[in-house]
Amino acid sequence: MSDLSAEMNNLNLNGGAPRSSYVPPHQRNSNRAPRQFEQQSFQGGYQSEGGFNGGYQRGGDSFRGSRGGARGGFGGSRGGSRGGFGGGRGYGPRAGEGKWEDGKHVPGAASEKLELELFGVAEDPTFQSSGINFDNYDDIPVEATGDNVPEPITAFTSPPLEALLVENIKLSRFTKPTPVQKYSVPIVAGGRDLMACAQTGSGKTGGFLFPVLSQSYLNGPAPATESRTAFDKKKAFPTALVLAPTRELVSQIFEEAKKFSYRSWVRPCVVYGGADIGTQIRNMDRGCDLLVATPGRLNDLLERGRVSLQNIKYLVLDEADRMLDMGFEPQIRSIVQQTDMPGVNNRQTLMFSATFPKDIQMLARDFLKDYIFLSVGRVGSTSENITQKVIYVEDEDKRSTLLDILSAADAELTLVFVETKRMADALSDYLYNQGFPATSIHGDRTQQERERALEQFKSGRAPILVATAVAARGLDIPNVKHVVNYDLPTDIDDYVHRIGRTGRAGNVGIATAFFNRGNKNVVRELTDILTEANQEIPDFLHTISRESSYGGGRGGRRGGSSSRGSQNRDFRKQSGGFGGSSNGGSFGGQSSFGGYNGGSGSAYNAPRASTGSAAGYSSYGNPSAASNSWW
Ligand SMILES: Nc1ncnc2c1ncn2[C@@H]1O[C@H](COP(=O)(O)OP(=O)(O)OP(=O)(O)O)[C@@H](O)[C@H]1O
Repeated sequence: MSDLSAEMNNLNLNGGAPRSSYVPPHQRNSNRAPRQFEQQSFQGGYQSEGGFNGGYQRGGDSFRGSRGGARGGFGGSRGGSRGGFGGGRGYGPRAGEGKWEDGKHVPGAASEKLELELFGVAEDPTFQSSGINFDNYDDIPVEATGDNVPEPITAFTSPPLEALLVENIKLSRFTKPTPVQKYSVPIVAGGRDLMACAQTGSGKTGGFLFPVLSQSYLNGPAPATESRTAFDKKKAFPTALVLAPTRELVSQIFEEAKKFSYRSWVRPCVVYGGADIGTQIRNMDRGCDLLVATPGRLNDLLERGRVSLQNIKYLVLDEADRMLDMGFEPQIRSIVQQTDMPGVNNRQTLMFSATFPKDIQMLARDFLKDYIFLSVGRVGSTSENITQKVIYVEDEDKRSTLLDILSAADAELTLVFVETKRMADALSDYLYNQGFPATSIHGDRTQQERERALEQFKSGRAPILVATAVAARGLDIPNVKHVVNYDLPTDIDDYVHRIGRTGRAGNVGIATAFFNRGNKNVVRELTDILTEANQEIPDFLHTISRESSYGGGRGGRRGGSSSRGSQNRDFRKQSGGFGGSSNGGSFGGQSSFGGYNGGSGSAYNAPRASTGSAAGYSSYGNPSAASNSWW
């Protein structure tokens, strides 16, 4: 197995000035036979059985075992203080489910089958395992500002975490908390609100799930209000609500929530647009304590009277800035400010992202109270686990250069980002015709096609995925070794999220960006990012950056590097401020980007037999977000 980094260096892609008549090595050695692979699986027209909901239904079936009884009726005995209406109508507890009874958490019995399904086995490559640089997260400086910041936890122990949660964390093979998790647990336990920024792949999902679930297990659901009507029996009354921008992301959070709520009284549910709402409602009818939702679909369910937010104790906004970018602000404001959700003083609100532009900080003013602002590393910075390379490539040379890169690599998972749906199709067709097993994901593909594409990619049957921004945020796909920004985005935050699909959970990865003068608008911010992450900065970036400072050329949302610098602070500090605390050691300790240890053997071999249903990814986006229709 080759070291991709070394192979890339051998390509000498940055050797000197931009060339217009570039003849790539793979064409110079033209005797090379095209790579062989079975075509059937990779291209076009995937027809998976069952689709996305089917996937969850199948997964869910095993929860619906035959333990019978206790949870029947309106609320039944499972409800405890919840009592009365809402959740769990007519269904008994299922395997792996617990209950809240007489003011106590009663975990359900363990199920070997479920544990295998949820947590896999240690060596399973479809589960993300922490990498060699996991311990380096401890070296990242953490800044926590706000009044009375509590001390972080140092280990997953009970107390302070609830015992069942600690067991589930162990089953997930998480040995110690990441920085964001260390802080979020006591912050939420102390009843505080939180705005948290931490690098991609550093465990933000656990950062909100762990404290919310732990507190829920300790304190139970909100007491049912007396005033419920018969009509309310049709409604779900979740205790926790997680809003996230994309279907893929809510699905992924739901999968994580299923793991950590195993055997507990908390039943997670997921709702998102583009899938059958009837199925989602029926699923919620079986119990819905932690609801993970895209804003558009949740609004729909609220309007239909199928969800009440009056019991919400915890509101989480994940990838909050992206939700605003996608035009979700009216829906989010409607959900938070115009429904029966408790007001800001009667719930806890948590916001998470790897980037936090100013507009989202302003939203925080309306949604959060006396919150703690937590930044792990510099806000918007990239992980040092990602080796970033920027190479100068004219548009007409991009294809050849990409072929070089792919030729140099073994069958490692490579994610190639382009700006438009049309380009995603054109490039994946091109790669396919050149003998590379590529597929694509973008907003014009059907839900089944997108689901299938992700499944093919994750399983390694199509190890090259050409993607638009649909795949930029939050997706946690194990073993993505290389992210290529074939087209650089115009917003540098998007670059940060895109490359964050590799180098996750302490694993290492490579990100290569194709840069030319058409990308002048991000040159300064890109240079800042490379500098912050101790990456090599090619000379042409300096040159073009200098040119840009004469002739303008600044762009991107932040309008250049100066505003980038200002966003790593809690904006409240600028207008007065408070003490806060600062912890952490030296940033930029040693990062070793070890060799890649992926599978052996030749690249792009024939696909293996299908492994069945997809992991549960689906289509993307908010139909109302017309501004992003090129995705
Ligand atoms: N304490 C931990 N120990 C080991 N692995 C962990 C731990 N916490 C999270 N992980 C794993 O790290 C990976 C990345 O976590 P997660 O998806 O929550 O990152 P993130 O910070 O939300 O990233 P992004 O900004 O891209 O959304 C996941 O596969 C997760 O299972």
